[in-house]
Amino acid sequence: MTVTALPSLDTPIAFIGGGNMASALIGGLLRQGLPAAQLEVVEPFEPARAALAQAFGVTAQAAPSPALARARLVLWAVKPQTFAAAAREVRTHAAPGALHLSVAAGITTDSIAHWLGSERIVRAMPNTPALVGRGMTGLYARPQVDAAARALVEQVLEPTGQLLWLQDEAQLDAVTALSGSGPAYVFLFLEAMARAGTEMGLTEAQARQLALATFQGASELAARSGDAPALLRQRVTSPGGTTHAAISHMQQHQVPEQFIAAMHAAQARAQAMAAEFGKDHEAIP
Ligand SMILES: NC(=O)C1=CN([C@@H]2O[C@H](COP(=O)(O)OP(=O)(O)OC[C@H]3O[C@@H](n4cnc5c(N)ncnc54)[C@H](O)[C@@H]3O)[C@@H](O)[C@H]2O)C=CC1
Ligand SMILES: O=C(O)[C@@H]1CCC=N1
Repeated sequence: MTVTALPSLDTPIAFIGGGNMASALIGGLLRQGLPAAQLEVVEPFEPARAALAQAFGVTAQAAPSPALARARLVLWAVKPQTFAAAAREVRTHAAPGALHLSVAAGITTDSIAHWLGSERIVRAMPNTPALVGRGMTGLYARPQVDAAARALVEQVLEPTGQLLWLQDEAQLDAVTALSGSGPAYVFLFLEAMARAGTEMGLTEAQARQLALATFQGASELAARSGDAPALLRQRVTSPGGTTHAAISHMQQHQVPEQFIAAMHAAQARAQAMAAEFGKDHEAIP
């Protein structure tokens, strides 16, 4: 969906977990003009707290404190396997009317509602290009989340890139497999292309530049052109030429089929994590 320009953000926000994804989101918020003093970050791992202080001048706390109660939005950026324990620590400190926004893969809003005793929950699946404002985030809101709360979520996530609201929570597992994990697939291709380049006589710097520029250029062409990727691919592929040799090799070795199977494995893992780390596995007594 298209997000319209919003006024500058001045809302107390708490982050539970201050690792990779929290850093990507905090960077976006500060760029948008949120004063660092409006952020509360709970992060038990000292090196992660030091990294936040160094990167953003943000002072994180080792454990939740009563200061969390001033947050209108509590953003959950812990690993799926630590969500239940973190919820147990945090829930007595958060304001009863706070909006909860989770980015944890595979943790359902049913589990979060059970652990927190709140229905004001939005689940998001961002990706790491959020760090440079080019992220892609899928979003799902519990029915009890009103339009004002959704607007707050959009305001917080808009500086990180594009947003897509979903009506069906189960689709978030597909989003996880596609755009959530997707940057890792692109990096794997970049590694392979650059390695092949050096094997064929280029320097590492040359191969890296060529691979990166090719990804950026091809992505931009696909985004701007109205043509389907299959047609764009055909235009590169001269009969009997070099691209034909490469694509034929990939097809003979079922690279497209294997790639699709790999994404199904990612979706299946997200679904399995819901059972493995969700409320039926670990309930708050
Ligand atoms: N890294 C990625 O590309 C993406 C990650 N996610 C999700 O974001 C979440 C966080 O992932 P990352 O940032 O990559 O992991 P991370 O390991 O970098 O960050 C998690 C942080 O939570 C902290 N933590 C552990 N227990 C805690 C507690 N009780 N209270 C507060 N903080 C606690 C850890 O010390 C750690 O720094 C995960 O649930 C993941 O599924 C979602 C989309 C993309
Ligand atoms: O690998 C993971 O589980 C997380 C979710 C999407 C990207 N990283």
